[in-house]
Amino acid sequence: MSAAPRGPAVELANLTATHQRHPAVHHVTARFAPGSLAAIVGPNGAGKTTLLRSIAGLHRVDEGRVVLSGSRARVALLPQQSGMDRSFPILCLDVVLQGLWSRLGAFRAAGGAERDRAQAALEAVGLGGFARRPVAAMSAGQFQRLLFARLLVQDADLILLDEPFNAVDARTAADLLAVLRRWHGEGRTVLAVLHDLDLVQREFPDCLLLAREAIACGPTAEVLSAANRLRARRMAEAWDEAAPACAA
Ligand SMILES: Nc1ncnc2c1ncn2[C@@H]1O[C@H](COP(=O)(O)OP(=O)(O)OP(=O)(O)O)[C@@H](O)[C@H]1O
Repeated sequence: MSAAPRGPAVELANLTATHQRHPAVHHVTARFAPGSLAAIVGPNGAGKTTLLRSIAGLHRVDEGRVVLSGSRARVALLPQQSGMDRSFPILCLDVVLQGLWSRLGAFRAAGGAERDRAQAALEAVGLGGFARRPVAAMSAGQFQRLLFARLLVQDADLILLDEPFNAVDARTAADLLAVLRRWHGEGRTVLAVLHDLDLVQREFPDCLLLAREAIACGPTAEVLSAANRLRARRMAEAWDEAAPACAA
């Protein structure tokens, strides 16, 4: 990393988050240093999305805390594509402009400067000619590029990505990975939920292995040891949907 970190440290202190009182994330304690490029990995149902949404402040924390050093840190979240409605009649440029909403406020329309910025973000992700195109006419990979353009204009210090390379081809994945590397080079803190462990080992210096509880957090090579992976798998296999609600 070249720049001094501008992203916050992210501390998870004994964090528990539930769905209908069943713990999806259970007493997790972990820390990501300022400017980290870190992956959050674990089996299906391990609590990764719930954890990411808790860090973003979008899912209620039942116990423990999420602490971001630098209380004014701007946070941006790339949600999982599968959870998004793409049939809404909206143009690509307007989706990118949504990223400026917190600066514009609810009642101020985007001006020329904001539109130029949104257009530049579209160009940065290879969608320069798409500004007036309806979102419904985009492929999954193009839509993911569009969501990255919206993240770009948000200019966040902490960037949270939920399966950013899902359903995209190798070229799109490589282009979007280059954006992540750029954010990391700018000293932002980047946390990404991922399933591709080869990619994680190649590109992400730090890692949290989750199986509802934190199995390990730290340098990727250590976290993804065979013993830790086996433990995560066993804990996932032992998952009991009928287990009693968390008393925490
Ligand atoms: N809206 C919901 N209502 C009830 N339970 C939920 C809800 N969302 C998730 N869960 C449960 O919480 C647990 C963790 O889910 P979560 O989506 O956080 O896991 P994940 O690690 O992101 O999974 P995946 O890798 O499959 O995307 C799972 O057991 C899931 O069934």
